Amino acid sequence: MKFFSASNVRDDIKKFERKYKRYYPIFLLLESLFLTTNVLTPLLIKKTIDSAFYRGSVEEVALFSILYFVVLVSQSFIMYRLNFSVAKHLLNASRAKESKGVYAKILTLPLSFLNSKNTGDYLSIFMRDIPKVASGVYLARLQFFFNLGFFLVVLSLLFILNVKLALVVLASIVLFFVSTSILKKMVIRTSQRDQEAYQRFLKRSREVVEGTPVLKQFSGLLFLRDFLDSSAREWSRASIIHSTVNELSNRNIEMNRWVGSTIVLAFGVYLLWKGEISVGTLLAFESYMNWIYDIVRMALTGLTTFFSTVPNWENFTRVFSLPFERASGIDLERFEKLQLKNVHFKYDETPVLTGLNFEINSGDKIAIVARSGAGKSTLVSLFNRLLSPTEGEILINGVPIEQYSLQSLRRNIVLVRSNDILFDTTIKNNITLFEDFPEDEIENVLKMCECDFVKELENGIDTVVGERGTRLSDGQRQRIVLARALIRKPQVLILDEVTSGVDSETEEKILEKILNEIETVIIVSHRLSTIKKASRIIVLNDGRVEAEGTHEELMKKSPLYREIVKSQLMR
Ligand SMILES: Nc1ncnc2c1ncn2[C@@H]1O[C@H](COP(=O)(O)OP(=O)(O)OP(=O)(O)O)[C@@H](O)[C@H]1O
Repeated sequence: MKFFSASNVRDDIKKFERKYKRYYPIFLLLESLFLTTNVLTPLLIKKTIDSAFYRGSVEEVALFSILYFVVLVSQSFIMYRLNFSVAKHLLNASRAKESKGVYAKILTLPLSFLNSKNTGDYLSIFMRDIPKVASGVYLARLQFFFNLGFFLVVLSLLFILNVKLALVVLASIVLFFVSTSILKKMVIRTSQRDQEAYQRFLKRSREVVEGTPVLKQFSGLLFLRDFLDSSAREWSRASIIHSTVNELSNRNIEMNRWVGSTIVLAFGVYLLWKGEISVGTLLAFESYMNWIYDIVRMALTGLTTFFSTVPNWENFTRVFSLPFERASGIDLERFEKLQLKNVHFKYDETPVLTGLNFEINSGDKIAIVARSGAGKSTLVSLFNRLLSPTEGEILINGVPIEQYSLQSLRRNIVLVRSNDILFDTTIKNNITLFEDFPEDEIENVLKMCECDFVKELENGIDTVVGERGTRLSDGQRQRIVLARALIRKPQVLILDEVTSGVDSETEEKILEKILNEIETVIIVSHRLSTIKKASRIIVLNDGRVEAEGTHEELMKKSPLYREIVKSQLMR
């Protein structure tokens, strides 16, 4: 059992189980009742038949027949409760709880990690891994151990009834176990491939849904065929192979059952003929035979399900073993100075920033300018630890940035990006993110961001904006995103191309107000009119600061700045 050798995974499973322990007693009680009735039925058959055959007692026959009937009826009721009530309840409870846990963990992952992963990977944890973990790891494992216990009980009973016949049963079960173990390995392997293919399909489906406007524009049929259909075909192939192997494994169970039953019947008739057993014992054995395969099958199904959910389990627990952001630290009360000392940053092995040194002081209005893709967004993400330098140091008020609590850092140094999304809720909720803010403050920031359009919407600030804010235009969305930042009154506001969708005149008005209201402002923009408003402009080239100064100074001393102004900023 390779899986159990990973002690950290074993610990994780234990933790997982501890959370749902309260379901154990009822589950075990119902399962025990069900299995006890199963043990009783063949014995009652034996009693009824032997009473009729060998003792001729009508009362005994009547009593055992009634008992047999009662046991069968209660058995179906218990099974109903077990399947539809307890198990479902357990699955739903664990699914909801684990999804919340995974999301809470995702919130603490460094942005660099989130960027390097696809949203589809996380979606498939919620949609596929968690439900499978809940049913596979929890229920299936319980099912395995429980049925194994009952198998041993029944086997002992068979040995009491007749040792020779019991040995034949045991031999057929060993055969059954060996063939099933071989197939089990194949089930796990094909399940793994099925999962991987499904994940790829999920990622692509999501991109296709999001990219529908692009595909409509460019007649996306070929794209759908090559991009989506190919991964759908791959998934369907992997699924078919997986279910075929699964089916093979089930057929193997059936085949073993018939072979085993026939051998026991033949040998039993021989023993009956020799007078070593009674008719009732033979029938009880045959009845146990049917049932013992069921217990072994359930135990093995539990084991197979458990093993086939190992990939799900690994996906699920991997999230919890990822590095997380250190959140605690000192409070940032008053921002005075941000210093970068030989700061480097790499995405995987690709260097983006290669030794940056500069300072931003309280009261500065800074613009960062560079060619597209030079690392501006990366750089500003370092200022409130959305990313961390791979080398070098960032100090705030002379203290390393890592020593501040994340909450106070991100409350005081707010980064607003052009691609920040709105959620599918009201404008008000998108601004407050469900924190309490007085109505007049909300109105105030809406005014600051020139959001007159909100009044004209059917429900004003209570208008629901649609998924990712699709019911608003780009410029409207960006202004609401900006209002979300401004209502928190940050000491340092970083704007990364935030007003690119807003017309120049409106942008100018918004910027005027922001520059008056917020003490320290850092702007990343391609618009000359915006950049000129900064008191200092930092020009980046090849991951380093090439020049610093006002617009006029840089026009004189920086050829790169002049080139950028010429090529990009003539608007
Ligand atoms: N998550 C990521 N993983 C790997 N590489 C990335 C990632 N994000 C950005 N990059 C790369 O890092 C470089 C800098 O990107 P960044 O977005 O910081 O540049 P930028 O100057 O803001 O660009 P633009 O002006 O076009 O917005 C680019 O070459 C980009 O391809």
